[in-house]
Amino acid sequence: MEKPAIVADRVTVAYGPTVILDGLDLRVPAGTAVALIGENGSGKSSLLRCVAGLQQPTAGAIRVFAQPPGGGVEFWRNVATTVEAPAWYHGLTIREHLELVRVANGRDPADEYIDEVCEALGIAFLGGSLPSTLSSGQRQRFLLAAVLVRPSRLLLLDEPEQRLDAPSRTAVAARLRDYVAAGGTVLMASHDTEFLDQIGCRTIRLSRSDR
Ligand SMILES: Nc1ncnc2c1ncn2[C@@H]1O[C@H](COP(=O)(O)OP(=O)(O)OP(=O)(O)O)[C@@H](O)[C@H]1O
Repeated sequence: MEKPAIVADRVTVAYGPTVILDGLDLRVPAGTAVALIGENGSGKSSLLRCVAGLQQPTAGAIRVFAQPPGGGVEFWRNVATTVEAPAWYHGLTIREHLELVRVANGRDPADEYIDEVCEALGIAFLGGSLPSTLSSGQRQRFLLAAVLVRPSRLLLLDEPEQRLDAPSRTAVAARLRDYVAAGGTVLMASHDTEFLDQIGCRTIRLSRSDR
């Protein structure tokens, strides 16, 4: 059987007296894509934040590649996420940001991988632009490119389809499908079933335990 990339055991998330997730169990096998779906406020982002180690569950345990999440550099060597959007360096172009990510992860920025990702996401023409000048959909594609040019084994994505037009959604779905086909694991939150069908995701529906 596939080794699990993510294991959540009886995870509870509460904000004050309000219980959002109540004893949730989750297994995400390595090399698969799983989408958290459900109404606004059902706890998708909260669960993603817990899996990323950016928030502690109120109760229960989470393991990512058999380790507690968020625990340091080693964790982030394997995991790339859009759960918390990074701030950009104002003076650097799109291309320079992506090169920075590539270099920081020990890769050659001239190895054409950046070009390939930018072509696939339709942002190659924006290489010389500054992040502050992008439209919201372009910024979303840039954010996804910054995640994809990082070598990783697990992507944690919060509504990656948000603000994308139909061709861009299809391009992002194809890229995520390729990522999984190459052995990567994806856990995401989404409201777009067509997008999830394009990726071939298993879906898990969350519903607020206080409703
Ligand atoms: N830091 C916080 N403090 C208090 N309540 C919070 C906090 N973060 C989230 N919540 C509440 O927890 C509930 C779940 O929020 P969450 O963002 O996890 O839901 P979601 O399923 O991702 O929603 P959406 O589909 O709108 O993105 C919401 O009612 C939200 O208001």
